[in-house]
Amino acid sequence: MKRIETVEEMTRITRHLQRSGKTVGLVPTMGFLHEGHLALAAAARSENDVVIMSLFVNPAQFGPGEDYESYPRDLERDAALAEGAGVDYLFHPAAEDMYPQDGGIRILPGPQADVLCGASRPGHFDGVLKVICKLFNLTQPDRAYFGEKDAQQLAIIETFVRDFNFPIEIRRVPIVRDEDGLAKSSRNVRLTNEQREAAPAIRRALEDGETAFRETGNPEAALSAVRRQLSKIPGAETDYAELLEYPSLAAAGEKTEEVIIAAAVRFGGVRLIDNVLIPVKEAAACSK
Ligand SMILES: Nc1ncnc2c1ncn2[C@@H]1O[C@H](COP(=O)(O)OP(=O)(O)OP(=O)(O)O)[C@@H](O)[C@H]1O
Ligand SMILES: CC(C)(CO)[C@@H](O)C(=O)[O-]
Ligand code: BAL
Repeated sequence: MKRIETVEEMTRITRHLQRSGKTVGLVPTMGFLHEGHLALAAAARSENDVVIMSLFVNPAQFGPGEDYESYPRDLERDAALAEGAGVDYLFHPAAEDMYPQDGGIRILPGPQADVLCGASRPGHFDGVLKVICKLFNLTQPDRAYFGEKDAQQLAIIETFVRDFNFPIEIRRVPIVRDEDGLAKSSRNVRLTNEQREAAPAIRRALEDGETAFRETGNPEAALSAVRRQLSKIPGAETDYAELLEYPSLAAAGEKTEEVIIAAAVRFGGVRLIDNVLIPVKEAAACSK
C-alpha cells in the first residue's frame, strides 16, 4: 500500500491510473478505522482493480463547538488496517493542503439537508459535499463507497452525483454493528463504560419503532415507540428521532416505497447516529 500525503501527488497518481485503464474504487473516511470502514474497503476491493481510501478529518463539515479537535485520530493504526483490507493507496492530506485558502466556493445541498443531521448541524452537509467534490475530482473513481449508517449523507451524495452528472457509481454498504447491536462508529471510543453499556438501547429503540411500523403501518405510532424508548436511556439526550421517506427525506406519504427511522443521541459530548430502513410494501404485508 502506498501512502499519499499531498494533493499534488494524488493528482499525479490519478493521471497515471486513468491512463492505465484500471477501474478505481474510492472509500472516503475520516479515519480511526473500524469494521464499518473495512466493510466499505472489502466491497471496493471486490469490485475494482484499484482501491483508494481517503483519510481526512474534514474541518469544513464541523460546526463551531463541535468535536473537530477531539475527533479520534491514529494514522499508524489506520495504515495497518487499510493495508490489511487490501487498500492500494491511502490518501491522507493535511487540512492546509486541501483548503489552502479561506472562503472559496460553497456547495448548497437541497431540502434533503434541511432535516435530521442537517437541522442539528447547520452547514454540515455543505462541508461534506465540498470535500466529496474535491475527493471525486482528485481521484476520479469509477465507484465510491458509503455506509448506510450515515444514511442522510448517502442520500444527499446520490443526489449530488445525479444532479452534477459525476460519472461515478455510488455503492451503498449496510451498517456493521457490534455484537450487542451498537452501530460501529469512530466516536464509540469516546464513550465512558456506563455510556457504552447504555448505547445499544438506541438500536433497540429503532427496532421497536420498526416493529410498530410493520404491525400498524402508522408512522406516528412507530415514532412514539422510538421516542419513548430513547427517553429511557440513562445519561442520554435525544437530539432527534424522525420517520421519513427514503431517500427523498420528505414526509412519508401515500406513494412512499421505503421509510427511514433515524435517530441521533447525545451522551455528554459524544453524538451517535443510527437508523433502520424499512420497505413499505413489506411493512404492509406484515400488518395483514
Ligand atoms: N458501522 C458502520 N457500518 C457501515 N458503514 C459505516 C459504519 N460506520 C461508518 N461507516 C461509513 O464509513 C464512512 C466513513 O465514515 P466515518 O469516517 O465518519 O466513520 P464513523 O465511524 O461514521 O465516524 P463517526 O464517529 O463520525 O460516526 C461513511 O461512508 C460511513 O457511513
Ligand atoms: C464522507 C466523509 C468521509 C466526508 O468527510 C465523512 O462525512 C464520513 O466519514 O462519513
Ligand atoms: N460520519 C459523519 C461524519 C461526521 O460526523 O462529521
